[in-house]
Amino acid sequence: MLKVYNTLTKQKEEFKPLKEGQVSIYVCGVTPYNHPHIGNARPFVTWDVIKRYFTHLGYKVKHIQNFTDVDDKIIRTANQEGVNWSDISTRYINSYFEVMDKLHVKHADIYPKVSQTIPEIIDMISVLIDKGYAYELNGDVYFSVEKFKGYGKLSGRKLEDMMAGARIEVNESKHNPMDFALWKAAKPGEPFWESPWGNGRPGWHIECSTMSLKYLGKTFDFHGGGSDLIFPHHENEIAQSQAYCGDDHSFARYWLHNGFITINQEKMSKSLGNFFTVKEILDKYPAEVLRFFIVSTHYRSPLDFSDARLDEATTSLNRLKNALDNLKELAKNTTDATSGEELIAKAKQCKQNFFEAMDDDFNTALAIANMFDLSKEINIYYNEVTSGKVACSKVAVDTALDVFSEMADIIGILEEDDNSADDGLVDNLMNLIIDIRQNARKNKDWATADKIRDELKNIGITLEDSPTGVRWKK
Ligand SMILES: Nc1ncnc2c1ncn2[C@@H]1O[C@H](COP(=O)(O)OP(=O)(O)OP(=O)(O)O)[C@@H](O)[C@H]1O
Ligand SMILES: [Zn+2]
Repeated sequence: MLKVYNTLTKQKEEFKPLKEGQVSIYVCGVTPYNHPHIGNARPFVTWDVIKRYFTHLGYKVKHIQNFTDVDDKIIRTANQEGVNWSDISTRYINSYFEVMDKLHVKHADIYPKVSQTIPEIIDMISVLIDKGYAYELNGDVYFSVEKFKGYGKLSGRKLEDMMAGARIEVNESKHNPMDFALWKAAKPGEPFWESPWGNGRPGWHIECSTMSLKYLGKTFDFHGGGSDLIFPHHENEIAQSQAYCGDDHSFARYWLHNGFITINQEKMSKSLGNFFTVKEILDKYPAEVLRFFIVSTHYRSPLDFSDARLDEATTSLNRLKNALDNLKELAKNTTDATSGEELIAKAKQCKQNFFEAMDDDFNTALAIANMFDLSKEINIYYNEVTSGKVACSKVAVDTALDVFSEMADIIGILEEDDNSADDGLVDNLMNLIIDIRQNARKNKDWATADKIRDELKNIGITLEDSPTGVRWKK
């Protein structure tokens, strides 16, 4: 039974899909005014694993993720650079895809943008005004939080407490200080669209209500994002969508929020300036290491970032890679021997534990622990076979390889690098180089042998002796 922690009910619940065999997901996407930092990457890597898991279980997944491509921060950046707002959003949307592709994050089905959803947003706001949930004020339109009786149910806040703590702006004539903008009248130099309330642009929250309704309907399964979005963004989305639909049960059924990536225990954020972009990190570490670092911790727990943690992730990932390499090597010379009973039993046990961990609110940390457990047994078997103690069993190797690869596929690690989509060219060249070096060694030409090893090391390739010959690793 798959259980998920629902922020709305503040407990783990059994997941029951709205439509059998299907899962619908809406994840709040980025505001593209800067290169994504590694905190921004966390929700998308998290949802990538969740999607992979559902797909693996046989569900048909529909995933919508927006781009807030019209926004104060984008407009400000555009003005600073003296370019159009859309140049900024296009540049950083491209940057988003570039780094998420490197992290092997599979694409959503649709990426709606605010600038392409204006008519639907205007329609939704009009209905909210007609129903008495929203009002116009000098070209702005506000949502009246007092009119929506469930306001605060996601974040667990009470409206009175929020009002007591609200900062009241000078000249503020909103009905309630907590009322939030659905539409903002155009200021000079800002992009705008025509509307019944004059020229302007949408507020932030309305886009997600409109887009989820457009692509997933009134009710769908999952809504996700970082936990900073619980209030006000997701609280406001609920108010808008349920007021619009007139139904308490409409909108997202399960709310999942990832914890923060922190630096020295403080949230990594653009506004605090304590961030590393994914690009910067990928200059120093392989993308797979960053992905592994993110998924090694359960998505709801905080995750403190440091170079030391990335170094640990590198070592751990290498252990898994090594086990997989060992298995692949064994797979080249199998027999119908019946050895490896322990390996088969371990593979089956680890698979069961892995799925139980994933069923428990996608506990990737525990799931991955089973990959390490299986690795140990793989290495034991590898040593037994290569030392000639037992003959290599095809059944044992195939079973372990299937289970190990299945787990790796769900977590999204140990995948072939993009540059290995070269029909084995790199492998063939490496075998040639290793051969030349072996010959040099045979001829006691140590200078050439060492030069080859050192130069390879300079480009990040290490050579390792194994009982069946020399192996290379990136
Ligand atoms: N440090 C973090 N750890 C985990 N998730 C984060 C972190 N910072 C932002 N997110 C999430 O990244 C996603 C993209 O957010 P967005 O592009 O709006 O970033 P942002 O909120 O502008 O970033 P910042 O908080 O740095 O200003 C959101 O789901 C947000 O909750
Ligand atoms: Zn949103």
